[in-house]
This record gives sequence, structure tokens and C-alpha cells, in this order.
Amino acid sequence: MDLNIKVNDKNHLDIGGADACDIVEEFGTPTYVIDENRIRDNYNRFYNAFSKYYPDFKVFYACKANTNLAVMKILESEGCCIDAVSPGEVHISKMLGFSGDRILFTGNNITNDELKFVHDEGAVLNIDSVSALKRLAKIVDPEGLKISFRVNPMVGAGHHDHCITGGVMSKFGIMGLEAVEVYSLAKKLGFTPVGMHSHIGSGILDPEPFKLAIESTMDIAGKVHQEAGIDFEFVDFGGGVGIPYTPDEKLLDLDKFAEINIALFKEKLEEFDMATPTMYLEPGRYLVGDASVLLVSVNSVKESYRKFIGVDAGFHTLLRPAMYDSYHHIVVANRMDAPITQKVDIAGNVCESGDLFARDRLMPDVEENDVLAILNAGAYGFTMSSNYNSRPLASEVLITDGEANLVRERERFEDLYDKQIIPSHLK
Ligand SMILES: Cc1ncc(COP(=O)(O)O)c(C=O)c1O
Ligand SMILES: N[C@@H](CCCC[NH3+])C(=O)O
Repeated sequence: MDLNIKVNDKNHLDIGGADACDIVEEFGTPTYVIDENRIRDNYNRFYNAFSKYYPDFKVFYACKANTNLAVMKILESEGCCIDAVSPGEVHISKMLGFSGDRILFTGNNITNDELKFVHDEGAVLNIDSVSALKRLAKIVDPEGLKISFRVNPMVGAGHHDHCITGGVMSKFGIMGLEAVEVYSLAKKLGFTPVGMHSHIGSGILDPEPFKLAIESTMDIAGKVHQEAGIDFEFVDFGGGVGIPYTPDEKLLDLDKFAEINIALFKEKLEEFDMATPTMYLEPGRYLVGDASVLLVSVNSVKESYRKFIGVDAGFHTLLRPAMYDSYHHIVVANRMDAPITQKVDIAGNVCESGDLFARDRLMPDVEENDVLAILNAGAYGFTMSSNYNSRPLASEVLITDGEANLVRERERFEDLYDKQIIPSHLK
């Protein structure tokens, strides 16, 4: 089994050297627990796999997966760069010490003010449409400004339809067919286009679509190089590498994946006589997904038409199961040796029938006050959480070599209305 699960000698879940039960005692539930060393290991495994075959390689962490400041700081200290998709992500990255040249901004449907903000922060703009290109030319001085374009490689893949970002139905990027024209227009406007970007989707464990996307993106880049005279400083193939969520899923063989894709990349560079641009990849999930668990407490066990295990979190805490029907493996953190005895539904505390973490899940006997650990919660977990049902956001704890530090306080009730204003006639 490729899931990241460790058990200590008390038969409790071990998270980065800390006992899950001790964490719950100190910080309560629901709490996201982040293992610092796992993030560092994931980053280095990823970086080394590709740089071994192509040293001119950079990792841009897709921080939409997890913008916890400690997580971002860890990756900053490893030398990682940032894939940002909003001015907020650019702001956070700058605040944490990422210089503008370490931030690639890939916005979709952004306003002039946002374009200007990102430009003024010094991030590199990866343009998504001709509309954005023309607007940018009017609001900043285009002369010599290095930019890049996101292209649609007409290859899409992902763990769910909502997570497929290439192909005819996708709102992202410019068409390959118009690329020569768009890069030429950018040059005419005074810009210096130096990059090409594509991203086909998220949560992909099959290597084939990546190969097809690299081939297609490089065919577009080669044509743009030859027909629009663009010398690429970088080509960015986005993120999307999946992680195992179920016990049956296997980790991608990263070394083989890197070897095959870099051979293909080099072949294409040679075919189009393209020198050696830096290769960028933008993993989000791969770097942080299996580095966190969400700890929740069982508060009720109900036998009605089905058996429900009720916990003190819901889809406001972790949306993926409700939104994508995503599988997250769930273990009883305080009795890791308990044998499987039953099939149950694991339900959250939100007033919606779809608020389930698992349906018909094989589990041991579960009792009130047990602690459940929802695994692989590090990517698109906290960042997609909300205050729905007026539930305060969960706390986050970072484990460093077994030591626990609170890195986000649990919200208080006051935080639920902190930004609201009651007009005077209602006071
Ligand atoms: C442009 C871009 N890059 C990178 C990513 C990261 O994806 P993942 O977390 O699947 O690696 C995403 C999200 O799908 C994205 O939209
Ligand atoms: N939110 C998705 C991933 C989307 C990636 C963003 N382009 C998930 O939880 O799997």
C-alpha cells in the first residue's frame, strides 16, 4: 500500500513523529496536522527526479493546494518557486519572501487592476487570453516586458470532470491554432514573450496524458519558435501529478516518468532547433497532499436505516468528498490495530444530506470519542474550507521532527461576523 500511514508502539497514528492522540489532547478537533518533513521529502523527491535528467529545471508550487504560511515557508526554504493564480496568492508569496522572479502568475478572467497589481509586484505574467494581452498593453509599459502564454494543448485529464483543464470544453489558455498569431501580436505590442505554459488537469496517476500534453505543447512551442521567432527561456508543463488516495492506487514511478518525459522534451527541442529553455513543472497535490491529515472526533454513532458515524467536521472543513465524490482513506487514530468489522457511513455535522466523508466504508468498531484521521488532506483541504453553517474554520498544527506547533488558531464565533456591518437603522 502506497498510502502514507505510520503507527507508533501505542497503536496510535504517528504523524511526523508525533502521536495523533497527543495532538488532539493539546489542540482539539477538527485539526489539520501537517508533517513538515514529508513536504520537504516530497519536494526533494520531485525536484531530484527531473533535475537528474535535465538540470535546468524548476519547481513552481501550485499554492492553491495549500497556502498555509508555514507550508509556503517550508517550500521557500527548499528553493521552490510559486505558481500563483490570484493577486492574493501573489501577495502572500511576496510577504513570505518569494521574489517576483520566483512567482509565475497564471490568472484566468482577471481584471485590469489585478493585472496591474501582479505586474507591480514583479511576478511574471502568464497570459490566458488575447483580451488580457491587449488590456495589459494599455495599463503597463509593454516595452521589453517578459511574458508567457498559457496554451490549450487539447489534452485533458483529471480525477473528476471539474478538474480537467485541457481540451475543447476548457476555459483555460489560448488555442494552439492561434499561438503564432498571438505571440506575434505580443511582440508587435512591445512585449518580450519568453515562455509557454500548459496544464491539463489535476489528480492524474496515468503517465500517458502527460506525454501527450508535452508532445502537443512542444509542437506548438516549436511552431511559435520557428514562425514567430520566439526564443523560449522556459516551457512550463503545469501540474497535475496525482497521489494514491485509495489503498489500491500506486504512486507514480517518478523516476521513470521524468526520464521518459524529459527524453521527449529534448527530442522536441532538437526537432525544432530550440536551444535549451528551462523546464518548469507546477505540482500542488504531489508536494503537500499526503503531508497532512485531518483529525476529527466521533461524537455520535447512530443506527437507523444505515449505520452512521458522526464526526465534528463536515464539508465546510474538507469539501473534496462532497464536491468530487473523492475517496479519502480514514483510520481510527487511537486504535490503529482494530480489525475491520463493519460497513458504515461517516457523516459530517453540516445540515446537508451530501455531507458525508465516506459511504459504505469498511471500518473497525467505532465508538464515541474515538479520533478519526482523514488522510491525504494536505491538498485542496483547508484552502477549500468555508464557514458554511456558521462553523468556525479548523485549526492547523505543524509537526517538525515530532514537535507540534500551532500554525493557525481555530476560528472563534467572533470571526464569523468580524467583517460584517449592521447598518444604523437596524441597530
Ligand atoms: C495552472 C495550474 N498549475 C498547477 C496546478 C496544480 O495541480 P496539482 O495540484 O494537481 O498538481 C493547477 C491545478 O490544477 C493549475 O491550475
Ligand atoms: N480542487 C481540486 C483540484 C483542482 C485543481 C485546480 N486547478 C481537488 O481537490 O482535487
